[in-house]
Amino acid sequence: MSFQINHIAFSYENRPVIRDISLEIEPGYFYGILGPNGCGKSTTIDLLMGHRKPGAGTITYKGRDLFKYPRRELAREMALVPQNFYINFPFTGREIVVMGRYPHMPRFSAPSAKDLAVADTIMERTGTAAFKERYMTEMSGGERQRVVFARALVQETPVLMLDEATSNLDVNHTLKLMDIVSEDVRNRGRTVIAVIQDINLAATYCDRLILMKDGYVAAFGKTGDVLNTENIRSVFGVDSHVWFDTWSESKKVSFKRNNG
Ligand SMILES: Nc1ncnc2c1ncn2[C@@H]1O[C@H](COP(=O)(O)OP(=O)(O)OP(=O)(O)O)[C@@H](O)[C@H]1O
Repeated sequence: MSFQINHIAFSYENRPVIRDISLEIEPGYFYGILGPNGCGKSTTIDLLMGHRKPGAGTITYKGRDLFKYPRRELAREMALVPQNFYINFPFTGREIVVMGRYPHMPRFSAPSAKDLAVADTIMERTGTAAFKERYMTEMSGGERQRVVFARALVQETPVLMLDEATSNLDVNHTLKLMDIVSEDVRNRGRTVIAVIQDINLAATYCDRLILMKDGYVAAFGKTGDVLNTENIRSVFGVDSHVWFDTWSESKKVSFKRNNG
């Protein structure tokens, strides 16, 4: 088991945001978290990353209390592509990507030849090599997001968490990065937990879906089982048509305008 989440709850000051969530996350699957704005998706990711501590309940990772892991050890286990990444210091793309190797480097030492080689390989693989010498402050939003994605990949962690990590990307770059990630799930047993707003993108890549609403898990299971008109209506409050598309070999969801 990767994560065992047992009746967790979390509040920002007095406002409950995560009410009661229990889940088991198995290694080697691509999990998608879907749900309306403000339902607690990013907070759940923060809790799983150990960035915030639940007010009630427990989270264990690989059988051990998540909060007993030293930070550096945890950084070798899980990487995050955050929803927002602000930086005003003029680091180059390569410097940012190499930062992903810090958890593997002895303290206060420079990156080794291996660290630089891993960074360069992943920059090639993710199509970000063109940004090696470019300052982050001089990149477009999508270019920055791709570099931050590459930084998380060079961390070479068993678990990768994506918080709307392709929200600024065009369809080509979205598919390229999602293909890389899902290849790692298939071939290297990586576990991916991704907050995704685009239901069809989630349907294309995720093995399992966690549908959240108001701080609860409304539905959890195999994508093919969870993705249906009833669940989409109950979580998002909209009508949809859901079918299996043989071309993409995945379920698809379509919506129609309500004022026509
Ligand atoms: N640092 C914070 N302090 C106080 N309240 C917060 C904080 N971060 C988030 N919240 C609130 O907690 C709730 C859940 O936020 P969260 O970011 O987890 O939602 P989300 O499902 O990821 O939303 P979105 O789809 O809009 O990104 C929201 O109502 C939000 O306003």
